[in-house]
Amino acid sequence: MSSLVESLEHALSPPAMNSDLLKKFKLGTVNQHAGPLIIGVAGGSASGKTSVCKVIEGMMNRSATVVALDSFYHDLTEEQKLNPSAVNYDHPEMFDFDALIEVVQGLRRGEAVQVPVYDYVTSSRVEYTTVPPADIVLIEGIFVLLHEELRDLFDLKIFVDTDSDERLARRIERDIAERGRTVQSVLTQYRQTVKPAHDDFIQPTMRNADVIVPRGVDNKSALDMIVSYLQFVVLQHSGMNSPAVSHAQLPSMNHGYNGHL
Ligand SMILES: Nc1ncnc2c1ncn2[C@@H]1O[C@H](COP(=O)(O)OP(=O)(O)O)[C@@H](O)[C@H]1O
Ligand SMILES: Nc1ccn([C@@H]2O[C@H](COP(=O)(O)O)[C@@H](O)[C@H]2O)c(=O)n1
Repeated sequence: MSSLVESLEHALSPPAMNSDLLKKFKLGTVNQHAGPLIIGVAGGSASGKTSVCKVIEGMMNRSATVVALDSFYHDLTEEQKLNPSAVNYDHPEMFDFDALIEVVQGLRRGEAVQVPVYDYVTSSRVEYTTVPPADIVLIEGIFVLLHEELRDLFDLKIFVDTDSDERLARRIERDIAERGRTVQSVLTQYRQTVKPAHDDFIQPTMRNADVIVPRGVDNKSALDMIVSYLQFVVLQHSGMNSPAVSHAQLPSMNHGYNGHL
């Protein structure tokens, strides 16, 4: 135990892991409630939140599931429907946080939940899907560390920190390939709403994070440490080990992830 704490303390340079989390980790009090571990993953648009969640999901030796804040966009008003490309999708009021909180609480009780499926091309909810309960629940989205009631449900808060020029480049490629946009529409939206929202709302939530992951999935060491940490907390939580579990009992750091999605 102490060797893991020491290696985390030394390996994660400040402010990568905050001292509150390290304290809870040492005391074995990270997850005090029954049910799965709930993890919030925030970061700017196209920072790599979804990719980080998928890698963590794939590396865990427990069941894991990912729920996106984007699934909880409110329906557009009749007026907004007349010109969907002019809508500001980067404002917290665009999301139904109450519905997301209900879903998180359901998963925390170990229940299957109904989650909307969002279509970025039509900017609308197209259907619902059933998400089964899991040991690890990852909630990802640009504002998941902004909303206090939601944030308080998280056992671990992660912020994916990727340079804005890289995020813009990825967003151009992704939104043209997957979201029915043009270069011009992506650039206009970025200047008018995406960048201001990032500066005003998203970047400041980095201070609410327990762990900051620079460069997303390219940061293999950070993902290895997070997964080892989660395996440890799940073991502790499931009563398979006392808080004094030794480093030797920890799952291996080699989870077969080779740095590629
Ligand atoms: N490390 C990376 N290097 C290159 N492309 C990446 C990397 N991480 C994510 N991407 C790509 O960038 C886009 C946005 O990534 P995604 O994980 O969906 O970000 P977010 O969920 O933060 O919007 C996707 O097309 C994804 O394949
Ligand atoms: N109809 C919509 C809905 C959302 N967006 C943009 O998506 C971004 C959030 O998703 P990420 O995967 O990038 O985190 C957000 O910045 C919105 O601008 C959109 O363009 N159209």
